[in-house]
Amino acid sequence: MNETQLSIIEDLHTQPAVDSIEEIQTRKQFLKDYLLKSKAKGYILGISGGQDSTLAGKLAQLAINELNIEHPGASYEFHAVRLPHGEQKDEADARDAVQFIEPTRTHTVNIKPAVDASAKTFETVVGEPLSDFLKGNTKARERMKAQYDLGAHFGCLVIGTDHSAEAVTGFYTKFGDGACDLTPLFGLNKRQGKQLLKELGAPEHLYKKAPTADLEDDQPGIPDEQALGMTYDQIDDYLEGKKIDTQIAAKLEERYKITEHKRQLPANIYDTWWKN
Ligand SMILES: Nc1ncnc2c1ncn2[C@@H]1O[C@H](COP(=O)(O)OP(=O)(O)OC[C@H]2O[C@@H]([n+]3cccc(C(=O)O)c3)[C@H](O)[C@@H]2O)[C@@H](O)[C@H]1O
Ligand SMILES: Nc1ncnc2c1ncn2[C@@H]1O[C@H](COP(=O)(O)OP(=O)(O)OP(=O)(O)O)[C@@H](O)[C@H]1O
Ligand SMILES: [Mg+2]
Repeated sequence: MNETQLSIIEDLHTQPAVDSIEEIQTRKQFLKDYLLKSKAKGYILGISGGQDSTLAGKLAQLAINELNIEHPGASYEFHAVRLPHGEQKDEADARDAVQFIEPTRTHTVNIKPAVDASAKTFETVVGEPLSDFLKGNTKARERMKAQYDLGAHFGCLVIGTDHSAEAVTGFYTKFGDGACDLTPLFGLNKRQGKQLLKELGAPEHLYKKAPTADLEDDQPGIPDEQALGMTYDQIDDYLEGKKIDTQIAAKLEERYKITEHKRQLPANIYDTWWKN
């Protein structure tokens, strides 16, 4: 393993193998401890029907259930938010995920009117349409806004689904799905997330489906692996310290480097990370 791989693994806290029961316990405990310390009333998270939000949502609901048993009279809540952009192609998966999580409460917010309004304003101001790619990031930021509005109203903290196989590529929208109050999945890679979902008894189709950001109107449901030009198996292997194809490793390390600004707080005059 070269120095770069070693330092990325250290930064992202990935392990070559994890024990599912132990990981579930540790992450659930983190969610419980953090909530008690924060004095918030619960958690909120967008549930897409994909792997990451199914896992983070289930862990959050389990943490909430335990807190309510351990603190008689308390009524902590987990709010699941369905956030379709108009009609969601994998709507059935989103419903299955909510059913599996059994959230305290569920809300549905169609983000399309707000996204359309932003795109229209952009076009009026700039005189050119917002590109489909940038509109995709607007969708992610609109989802973030909806979660923060609901979260603040109900006194709940916003959960993020960032994990190490996503953090390493910076494949998320800055201040969109990247914006949150805590990240209970951090340290896991994609296959370890699947491992935990299996242990939790999630429906197989929710963690065996191809991961997708599903942000672009022109390419609905485009698999992350296609957009990234590398597979999650390759990313996971790299994060587990294994040797992967040299060109893919170089591409991954380049992505890591250019997306460092997403993993840091905004730079100030005392910071030096941006000079590397
Ligand atoms: N060096 C630097 N220092 C500080 N800030 C820097 C910067 N370079 C760019 N920036 C800022 O970052 C912005 C670009 O970052 P960002 O807005 O995130 O945009 P960007 O990284 O270009 O796009 C987001 C990517 O993440 C993917 N995504 C998004 C959401 C969810 C998922 C998923 O898997 O579910 C995937 C999406 O498909 C797309 O490929 C720039 O416009 C600029 O403001
Ligand atoms: N249609 C949606 N409805 C609700 N939340 C969404 C939607 N799309 C994205 N999100 C939120 O944005 C987060 C980032 O999306 P991402 O695609 O990385 O995760 P995922 O859909 O849960 O899992 P996967 O990687 O398997 O697609 C999700 O975890 C979820 O919280
Ligand atoms: Mg997804």
